[in-house]
Amino acid sequence: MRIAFFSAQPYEKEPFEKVNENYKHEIDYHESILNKKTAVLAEKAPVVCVFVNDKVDADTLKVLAKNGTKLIALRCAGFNNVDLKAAADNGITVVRVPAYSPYAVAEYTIGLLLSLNRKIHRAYVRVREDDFNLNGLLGHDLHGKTIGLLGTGRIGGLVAKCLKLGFGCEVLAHDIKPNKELEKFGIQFVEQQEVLAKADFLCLHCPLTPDTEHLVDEKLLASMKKGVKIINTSRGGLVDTKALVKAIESGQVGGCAMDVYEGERRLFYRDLSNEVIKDTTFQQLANFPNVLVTSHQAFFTAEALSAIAHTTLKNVSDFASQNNDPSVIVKN
Ligand SMILES: NC(=O)c1ccc[n+]([C@@H]2O[C@H](COP(=O)([O-])OP(=O)(O)OC[C@H]3O[C@@H](n4cnc5c(N)ncnc54)[C@H](O)[C@@H]3O)[C@@H](O)[C@H]2O)c1
Repeated sequence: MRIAFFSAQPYEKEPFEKVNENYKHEIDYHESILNKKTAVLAEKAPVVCVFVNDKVDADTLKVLAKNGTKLIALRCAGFNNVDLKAAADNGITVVRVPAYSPYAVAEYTIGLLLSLNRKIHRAYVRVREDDFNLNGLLGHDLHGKTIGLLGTGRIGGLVAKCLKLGFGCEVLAHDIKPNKELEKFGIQFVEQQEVLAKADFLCLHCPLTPDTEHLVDEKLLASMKKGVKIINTSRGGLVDTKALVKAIESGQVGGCAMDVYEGERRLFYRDLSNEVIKDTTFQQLANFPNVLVTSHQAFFTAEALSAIAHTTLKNVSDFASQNNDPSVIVKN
């Protein structure tokens, strides 16, 4: 099938072309992000392939439907950027890659947590500048600390086991559908309030939905232990960034590591190093010494890219033969 592939990055072409040798789809790679203005690029493509920051809202879907698009193939797990009702109203099916490598994201989460705690990112910069002093780099043992997790699905479950079994942390988790298997490893499921009250570090692993948007707001932050550190590798919209900035200024939050940001669509995956970034909330956040921000890269391993290409192209072929596995179809 003909696929209009939006937000294409150079590192995606190779794995997709390799896997496509088996599927023989016709892929048109477009660097542009998908939105209502760029949707015309998909003209006559029955399939539109999108990533996390493409804007698949009602206006975009209307243009796509008019041009003959029948399938939105997300090459990611999250689908918060797609208006599912508008897709259904326009007769467009939506499929995704529910799991490609939870290890990629879980391992990256641990990396961010370790770096934030021991300030490895700051030490790296200092040594490059021949500054070998340790003032300001003091960390804490993770052993015995309490880690709070919101969401214990594929990724959160791996993070929980790693921190409990590998580092000897106390892990307190909350999930609307607790994964009781994790209790075998000593991970305790408690109410969200208890997680918040006791956590030294809070890791976010629940999806972004209307229920979880700005879950981490001023009130939630105020209910946490003073000096708590927050790690978010899920979706930026889970956190009210303005409230987080205030909480860092006041010392209520002792630092954060963010792989995602609610306004990332305007920033991430582009080289803006010669531009003045006009998002002052982001600038404020990223410039605090106790904050580490990366550009939505937790998924970014060779294994994950290959798995994403396999599932995405299989989803397209299965759609052509009306044979999609129900687990990949996203419904309202
Ligand atoms: N940074 C990245 O590169 C990257 C890559 C992949 C996935 N992600 C994000 O990670 C998230 C988690 O992925 P996953 O594969 O573990 O998903 P998953 O569906 O396996 O697990 C999500 C868990 O969150 C729980 N949950 C839902 N609402 C909740 C709430 N209000 N409070 C507590 N728990 C709640 C669900 O019951 C489920 O157990 C995805 O939604 C996606 O947004 C980020």
